[in-house]
Amino acid sequence: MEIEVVGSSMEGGGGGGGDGGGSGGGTCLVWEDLTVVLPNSSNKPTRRILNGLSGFAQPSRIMAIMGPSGSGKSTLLDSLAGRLAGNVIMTGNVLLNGKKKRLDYGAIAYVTQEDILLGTLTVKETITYSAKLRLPGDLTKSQLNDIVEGTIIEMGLQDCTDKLIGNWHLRGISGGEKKRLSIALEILTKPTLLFLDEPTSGLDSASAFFVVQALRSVARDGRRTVVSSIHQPSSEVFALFDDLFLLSGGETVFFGEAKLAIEFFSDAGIPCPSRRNPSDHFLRCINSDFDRINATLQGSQRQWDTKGICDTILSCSTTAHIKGMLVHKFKSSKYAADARTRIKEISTIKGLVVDRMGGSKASWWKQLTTLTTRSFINMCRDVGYYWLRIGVYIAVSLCVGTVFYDIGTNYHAMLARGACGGFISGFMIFMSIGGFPSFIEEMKIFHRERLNGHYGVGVFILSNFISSLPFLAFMSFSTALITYNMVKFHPGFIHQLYACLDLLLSIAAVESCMMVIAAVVPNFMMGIIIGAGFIGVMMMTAGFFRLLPELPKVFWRYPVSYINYMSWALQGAYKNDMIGLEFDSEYEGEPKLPGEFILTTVLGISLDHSKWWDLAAVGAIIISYRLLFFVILKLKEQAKPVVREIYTRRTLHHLKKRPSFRKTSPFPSKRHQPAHSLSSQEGLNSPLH
Ligand SMILES: Nc1ncnc2c1ncn2[C@@H]1O[C@H](COP(=O)(O)OP(=O)(O)OP(=O)(O)O)[C@@H](O)[C@H]1O
Repeated sequence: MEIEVVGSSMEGGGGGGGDGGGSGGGTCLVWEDLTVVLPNSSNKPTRRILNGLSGFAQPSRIMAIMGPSGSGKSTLLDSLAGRLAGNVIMTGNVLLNGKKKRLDYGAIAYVTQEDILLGTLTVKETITYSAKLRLPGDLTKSQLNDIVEGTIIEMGLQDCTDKLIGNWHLRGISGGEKKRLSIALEILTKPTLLFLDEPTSGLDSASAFFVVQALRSVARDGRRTVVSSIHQPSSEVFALFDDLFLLSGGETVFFGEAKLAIEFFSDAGIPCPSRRNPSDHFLRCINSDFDRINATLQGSQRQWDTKGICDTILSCSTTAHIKGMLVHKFKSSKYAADARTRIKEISTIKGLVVDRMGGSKASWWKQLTTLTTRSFINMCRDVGYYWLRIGVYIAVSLCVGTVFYDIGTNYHAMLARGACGGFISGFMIFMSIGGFPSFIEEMKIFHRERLNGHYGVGVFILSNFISSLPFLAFMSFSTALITYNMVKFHPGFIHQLYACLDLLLSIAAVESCMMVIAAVVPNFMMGIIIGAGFIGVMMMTAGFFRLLPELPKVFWRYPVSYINYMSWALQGAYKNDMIGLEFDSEYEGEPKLPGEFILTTVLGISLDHSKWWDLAAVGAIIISYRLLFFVILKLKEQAKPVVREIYTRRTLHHLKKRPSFRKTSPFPSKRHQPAHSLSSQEGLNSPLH
């Protein structure tokens, strides 16, 4: 068995173009003996999610991958697009125009089931930014506009061009429009191969028809190869598909021209009733869930009495039996033979070239400016990203200002100043966690666009930093100026500026830290919990709750307090306020206490270095976090294919030792197995010890 592990080398956003080449400008996709296995620990059965599937997709045609829920539609699509999850292994070949090709970042246009879009942008803005990110930079404004307008018309989005997409607080476009927009974004660069995962899910029949009709036009007009999984299409929608790959339990029930499926079912003795939707009929025949439901209904005596009425194979046999029979019949059918011949032809065509099909042709600078603008507009329009926090920051600053108003320099003011500084550095910075959900939304967009090769990791990180800077500056400067002037900390412009910069860098450090957390945790709930825990630890070791020299030396003092941005920020803030001031002694008549003395004796702060070094340390920590974020994202991309390859080889080596690990292809080769072997019959959940 040949192993093809898809998804590998990274070339940030570069690459090529729309023509694809081959087959007169189109792309032929072939998959042979595709098997996807979910290996389990040795004492549990191994699951074959897909079992030796073979097929092909051709230019100007649209193929439906159909089957009951859990039959493996998405898995097949992901296998073809090189997007399989890390815990499964895939064997078999995926060929593009007769050549094995790694479908890495940017190689494939893939529309996922979930519409991942920036809700704060309008339809036209979304398409325009996407066009600027990916189309060549030398296009004139009017050329770019023509492409955008053309895509809007192609996907029938004229009516909602200037409507916002919508999010939690903005009413937006409909589900069907969102889906068409997601497709529009992928066809902008005219990819020759387009994958879609259930593009009609959640849509009414009219919207579903519109979407599939648009896809059909995309395939026809641009000689594009369109492969789409679909759940249960209406008869009108079903009629729009040229080819059909019918799956059940990970096995091929039918593959060929969609209209021939009716003939196949008829030949197999289960003809589709004349007034019935063919796709409903096919799915009724192969959906084993009906067996379970019937058994339950019979058990609870809620089923109508059908004893004696056994006039069709459907009413007399179990679905599992019918499915097994269809799988078996298909293997020896003329449809399978035709498919084998065609696969052979396509696989041996010589001289076809396949370029990268997705990716970006825009320059790095163009990508940076476009992403920065888009991100800035999103931050401006998303109330939850910064505005809400800015409001809360100002309100809390006023509270701090009134509680610690005109704090003075008497003996008790020393500790109050320390407490006030500690609160500002601690609580105010802690509130930065509030922007995490919005950032996670932006990360989702990044992942989608990155997988489709729109731009690189570095551009994303830099653009996010630049676009957030004005908000961070506004937030920290307003907070610092309000508290500074109400509390009346150390007077002077430089002191005020330092306080503003200190808070700005501290908040930027927390944001950068949250980015790192977002890169490693799978969802925002976990991110917030982990982030809150992390910031809590940073607060604890910042030198306010426990003085720095008193922290346990091993671990907490060295290294934690040294890599803690809050400890440097707090030291800087205390120095900024106290150095140069004099405080009253506890008893009248005693000499005044210099701020330096209080810093070293009461607050445990060393005066070995200036406050500016403290600020520089926070800056260095921010840069380290951003670099770490970059490294994690890059590592995840680079290491994944390597880990997958090693995992696949090791697991296969292990599985091959198991006597019952058999492979059964619907297009039997020399290694053909009997159709009713254990694995072929039981399909998806077949135990393969
Ligand atoms: N990475 C994975 N880990 C564990 N199980 C998986 C994985 N991928 C797929 N499966 C399982 O394989 C089966 C097929 O999943 P898949 O998502 O391909 O089905 P589907 O036909 O697309 O279903 P639906 O129509 O409900 O989306 C399911 O039982 C699913 O739980």
